[in-house]
Formats: sequence, C-alpha cells, structure tokens
Amino acid sequence: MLNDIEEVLYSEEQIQAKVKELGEVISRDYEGRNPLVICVLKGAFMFLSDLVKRIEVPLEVDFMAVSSYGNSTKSSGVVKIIKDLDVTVEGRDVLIVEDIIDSGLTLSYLVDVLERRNALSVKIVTLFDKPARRTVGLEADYKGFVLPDAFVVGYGLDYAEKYRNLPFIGVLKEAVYS
Ligand SMILES: O=P(O)(O)OC[C@H]1O[C@H](OP(=O)(O)OP(=O)(O)O)[C@H](O)[C@@H]1O
Ligand code: HPA
Ligand SMILES: [Mg+2]
Repeated sequence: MLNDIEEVLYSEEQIQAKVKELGEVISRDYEGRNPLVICVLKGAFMFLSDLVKRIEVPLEVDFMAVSSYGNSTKSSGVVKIIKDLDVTVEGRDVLIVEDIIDSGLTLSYLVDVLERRNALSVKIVTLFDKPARRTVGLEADYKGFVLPDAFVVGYGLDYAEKYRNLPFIGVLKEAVYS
C-alpha cells in the first residue's frame, strides 16, 4: 500500500493539529447552539470522528452517503444519494463535514438539497480543498489544507475504495490508475 504513494503531503501529526484548530474555531462559532453535524460518507468518516471530539458544544451527528467518483479519479458529474439522513434538518443549524472539495459538485448538490429542506443555516467544514479543480463556485466556511492539483488518498480518501485507512494524506502514483 505504501509503495503506491508518490509523496506524503500532510502527516498524521499535521492533520491532528489542524483538526484541533478547526474544532476550536467551530466551538467558538457555535457556542450556545446545538448543531446537526452531517458526515458525508464515505470519505469524511475519519475526519468526522476526530473533529467531533474537538467540538465543545452539544451536537448531534447524522450520516449521508453520496457518490460521484465510483472507481475513477474523475467526477462523473452525477451526484447520487446512496443513504439519506435519518433526521429532519428543518430549523437546524447544519454543519456539513467533508473530507475534500474538488470539483465542488458533491457539495453544491448537498447544500442545495439541505437548503430546500429548510435548514436554518448550512455551513461547510472541509479538511482538504483543491481549488484548481473547481467547476462550480463553492467555498467552505472552514477549511484545513489547500492541496495541489493531484489525486490524493488516505485519511478517509480512496481510490477504488482502497487507501482510506492510511493515517496521512499523500499523492497516489499515476501508475496505479493509468
Ligand atoms: O468536489 P467533488 O469533485 O464533488 O469531490 C469531492 C467528493 O468526492 C469524494 O467522494 P466520492 O464520490 O469519491 O465518494 P466516497 O466519499 O465514498 O469516496 C469526496 O469524499 C467528496 O465527497
Ligand atoms: O483527490 C481525490 N482523492 C480521492 N477522492 C477524491 N474525490 C475528489 N477528489 C479526490
Ligand atoms: Mg471516493
């Protein structure tokens, strides 16, 4: 598995320090509120579990699974809801937890869905941002690291469902997918 990594971009320690920082800012911003924290499966599972430990306000967690990449390194452009939320978002302060914003298609679709369901507020926290690849105008409210235009894996992110369990994030060798 490690042989398939071209370069480590951020180590486990760097990621954990950033998650703590994000948790502190979010805790301050949501003081006195009870946000509904939505994990976008599967990629965000690891970030979600580390982040909520650093958020010091009462919150609820729910999960949504969407997919647009399938077994490819390019977005299909079609976002599919594979698993919907268990609870209603009406009147709730919603915080979407995402691992990466790349084209922006997944999140622009999700934000639209949640706003149409009458959430009180919808904000986004993403650990990784790849602005070079954006095809729709979309910005996170909170972001961890800005990445170069390369396909990355680890810390929840996959290629063809593999590499999610790496504790760091790295660039996947092109030979693996070409
Ligand atoms: O900004 P975008 O171009 O839409 O890309 C970002 C999305 O793509 C990945 O999910 P994917 O569809 O691969 O599903 P997964 O989380 O199950 O891996 C990633 O976890 C984000 O949700
Ligand atoms: O660079 C990436 N790696 C893994 N999954 C992704 N989904 C969007 N961009 C990426
Ligand atoms: Mg994926």
